[in-house]
This record gives sequence, C-alpha cells and structure tokens, in this order.
Amino acid sequence: MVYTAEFDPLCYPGTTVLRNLMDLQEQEDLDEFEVAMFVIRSDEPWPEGNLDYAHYRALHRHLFQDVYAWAGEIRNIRIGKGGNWFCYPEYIDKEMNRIFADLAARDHLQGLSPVAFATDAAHILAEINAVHPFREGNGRTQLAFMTLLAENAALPFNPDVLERDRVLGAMIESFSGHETPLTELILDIVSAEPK
Ligand SMILES: Nc1ncnc2c1ncn2[C@@H]1O[C@H](COP(=O)(O)OP(=O)(O)OP(=O)(O)O)[C@@H](O)[C@H]1O
Repeated sequence: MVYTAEFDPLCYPGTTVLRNLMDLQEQEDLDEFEVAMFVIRSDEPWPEGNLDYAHYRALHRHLFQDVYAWAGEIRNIRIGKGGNWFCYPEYIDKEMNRIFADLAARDHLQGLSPVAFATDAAHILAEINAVHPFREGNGRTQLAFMTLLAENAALPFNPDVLERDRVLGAMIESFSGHETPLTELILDIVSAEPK
C-alpha cells in the first residue's frame, strides 16, 4: 500500500517503492514478490512465543524476512492512510507494551464465549492497527496474530469470511472507535460455519 509519508529514506529516491532485499524498483514486481514470499512463509511453522510484543515482532520478521531487511523492526517514520495518522514512532514501543499487557491481563482471551472473544479481539486489533508498528505488512501480521489468538482460545478460524472490502471497512471504522463491524467480522471468523 502507498503511504502518505512525504519523504521516506526506506524508499528508493523519488519513489514510494520500499527498498527491498531483491532490489526490485517497480512496485508491481515488489508486490508480486512480497505476496509470493508471504504465502511460502505462512505455510512454514511460525515462530514460537507467548503472544506478546516480542512474539508479534517475530511473526512479522518471519513473514517478511525475504523482502525487507527491517522485517520485525518497528518503523521510525510517521505514516498514515486515508487521512488517518498512525501512532508517532517515538510512542510505538510504549503503546504496544500497553496493548500486550492488556491482552495478557485478559488471559490472551482464553475461556471466553465466541461473542466475548470477538469483542475483546476487535478492541485489541483496533488498537494494534492504530499503532501500525511496521512500515509495511501490518494488515497481514494482524490477521496472522488473530489466527494465533483464536487457536490459543481453542476457537475455529474461518478465513472464507475475510473479504477484502469488509476487512478494510471494519478496520477503518475501528480507527474512529466504532468497533462493532470488526467485532461482527471476528465473530464470523471464529464461528465454525459462516453466518
Ligand atoms: N484509512 C485507514 N485507517 C485505518 N486503518 C487502515 C486504513 N486503511 C487501511 N487500514 C488498515 O491498515 C492495515 C494495512 O496495513 P499495511 O499496508 O501496513 O499492511 P499490509 O499487510 O502490507 O497490507 P494489506 O493488509 O493491505 O495486505 C490493514 O489492517 C487495513 O485495514
């Protein structure tokens, strides 16, 4: 996705194409490579962890290790999308530590009904999205982490529900504090059969 960052040293000069390990300088080529490597890495065993901030970064590192030298590292530039600015980089660690402390305090959402899980998971996901810790790959890391949370809570994960416009719409709504569409989306995901 193209960001509204004005000048980004992580990009090739004069472009919005992120420098990458393959040195692909056309966005189309980079997109293709990124998707291909993401699919391959997704199929491998994911890093072990405690569903904490370190685990979250390790997940991003694993999924994007072939594409970006900074995979797993937080960004140091201000970014936004569609007029929404995400957390300023100097506060990312503090915010992520707060969110993951909250998740741990909720016992990582174990032992909840699907509705309660969906409500809490939507809130956590909305907060992580508002922080947007990485320069790229946030959406895919969010969803990967959601599968781990569902698995840990012994709930099913139905990826058929993940229709792009619906996910995007729910995430954008959540940015303004309206978490109901995201809650409903997650409820559909963790319901054994689509509603
Ligand atoms: N205007 C917006 N306000 C808030 N969140 C947004 C907005 N536009 C997109 N998002 C969210 O940002 C995330 C995408 O971030 P990013 O581009 O870093 O991830 P990605 O994995 O590279 O892309 P994608 O999720 O599109 O494959 C998604 O969760 C998306 O829903």
